[in-house]
Amino acid sequence: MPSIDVSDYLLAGTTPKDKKEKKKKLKSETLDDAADSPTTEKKSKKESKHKKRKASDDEDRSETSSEMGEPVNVKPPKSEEKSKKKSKKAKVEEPEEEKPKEDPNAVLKFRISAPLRAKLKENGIESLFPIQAMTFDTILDGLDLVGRARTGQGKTLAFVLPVLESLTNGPAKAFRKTGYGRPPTVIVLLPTRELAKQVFADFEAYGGAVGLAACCVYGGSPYGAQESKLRRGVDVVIGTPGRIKDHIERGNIDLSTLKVRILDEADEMLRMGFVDDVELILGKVKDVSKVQTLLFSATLPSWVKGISSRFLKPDKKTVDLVGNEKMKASTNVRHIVLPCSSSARSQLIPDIIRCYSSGGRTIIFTETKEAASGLAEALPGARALHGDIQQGQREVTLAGFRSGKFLTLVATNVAARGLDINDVQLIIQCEPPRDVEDYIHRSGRTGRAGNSGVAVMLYDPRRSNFSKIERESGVKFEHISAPQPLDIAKAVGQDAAEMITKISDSVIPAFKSVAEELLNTSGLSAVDLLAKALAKAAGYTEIKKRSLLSSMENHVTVLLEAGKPIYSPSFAFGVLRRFLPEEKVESVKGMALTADGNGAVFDVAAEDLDLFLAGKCS
Ligand SMILES: Nc1ncnc2c1ncn2[C@@H]1O[C@H](COP(=O)(O)OP(=O)(O)OP(=O)(O)O)[C@@H](O)[C@H]1O
Repeated sequence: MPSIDVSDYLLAGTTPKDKKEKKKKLKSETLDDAADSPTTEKKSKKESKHKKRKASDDEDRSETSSEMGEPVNVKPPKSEEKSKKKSKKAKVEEPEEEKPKEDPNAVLKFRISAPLRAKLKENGIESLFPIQAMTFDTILDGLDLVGRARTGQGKTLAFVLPVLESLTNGPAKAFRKTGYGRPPTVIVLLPTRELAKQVFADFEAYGGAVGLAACCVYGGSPYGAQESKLRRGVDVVIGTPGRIKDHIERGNIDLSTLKVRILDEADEMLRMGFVDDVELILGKVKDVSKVQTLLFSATLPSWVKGISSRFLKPDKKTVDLVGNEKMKASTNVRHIVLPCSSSARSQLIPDIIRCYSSGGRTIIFTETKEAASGLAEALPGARALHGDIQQGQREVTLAGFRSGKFLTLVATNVAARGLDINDVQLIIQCEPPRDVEDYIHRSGRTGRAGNSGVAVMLYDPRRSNFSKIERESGVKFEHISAPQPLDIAKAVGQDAAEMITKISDSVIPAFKSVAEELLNTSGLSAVDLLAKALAKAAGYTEIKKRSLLSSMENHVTVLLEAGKPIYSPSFAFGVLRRFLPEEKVESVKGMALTADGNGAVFDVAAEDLDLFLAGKCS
């Protein structure tokens, strides 16, 4: 970082340092900064892209908490107990070393019937994730349960599988109505429409395999189709609280024979102000002792724990795979923070995507709907998703993102919870969110089901503060400076060079004469001309500098060294006014004091740098 030593101004009688020396300093520090930038990571990320880490790696370090009820006794599933007894015999017959390693969570070890097993196999699932394995028996046996595991650890199937088993072979079977017009036996409440649709898809796929019907109801879509499906009769209703309440009030949903109720992302639902709707829906059940209630989330703030005791029975079980562990966010995600002023966001984000998305999908979170729309317009190929967009369009957008029609989604918190989208490699949060829960859920849209991912949070060094998020989430953020366009260009230049070597020789005759003409007339060497051609092929027509402080293009971060305390930014501005014209002082951006209080950092336009470095000598 270039620096201006103004101690001479503050300590009378000292001589100004040599101007050239500062320029040298500027050069070397710019290079050092560039070395910090993450271009090399592109490769290593690509290499590790498909490497899966076992979810159990994380869960091994987890604990079962008794904060919210009696902790579940982590015993092997019932069928496994039997198989253990059997395996004693097998031990005698087989030498130890030849025995294949047993997977304690293999699907076969649980009371999962053949059609569901086949469906799981079809979806590539041979083994249950820890939260699924640890809650399966409790749920299938009909007990109330609070389940918590980090994002992307399979909480949905943790309730879908045992509940379906309970309806077809377990305790809920006896109470389940059958035939046309049957009322639902299971109700699932979720905070967002997108999430309701996603959970419905699981109930439909797995429930369909065992002959059960599910229906999804949410706001923003017509009542008609939902009503006729409900009237025909369903076993499971999945939806958002507002629309479910409406259907109850219209007489379309009868909860008199309800056996299981599930609150997914319970804290968000209650935080969003659905608490009255949720209470009304849950209150429709006359004899709560006969109903099983399940509550799941990756985050369970203490106030939710309080409310949960109103909905769940006193003998509820709790399986908490996060517990008192410091790290509450996904451990499969690389958590990064990067300084960036709001005006530099749209310039910087494409480079962050180039560096960290490994060619996969990116979700960008903004705090407001307007910011989401604005950013989606500014970023090529991006689409917006937020609550002011019509439901039909929301569905089209999400389907397009899921299917890979476009790779960048700019969203508000509507996409923060639960959404499970394949190959989301990168999450960008435009500023630190207000609540730690938001950070955990947003960053958890990547690094799912054992895959790895990157979450970058931008912050304005003058305005935003992420220490609360860091403290409460337990995340130790990696601090990086903005990727420099020069480094990114070098990396993509390699790709362009590789691309060119693969081009067929058949193109040469067509372009040779114009190439020769260019070489003879341009005044540039063959290497320089080729470099320009490569730049164009890689999409570059110029390369700008980016400041470290606010990530602004064509700006440079400067350090003002006073040699004694600078008490406030206005003091620093006062120092600058002593040797710079007013309009240049006004153009300074992001003035902030250094940690030791003896200096200040700020951004200046690259073209003014010499003026700033020279100004004090004039
Ligand atoms: N046993 C399993 N084996 C392999 N993949 C699984 C298994 N269980 C779930 N998955 C996959 O893991 C992904 C994440 O699951 P899910 O969406 O249920 O996570 P979650 O814990 O609810 O996350 P969030 O807290 O973000 O809502 C899904 O793609 C799901 O299909």
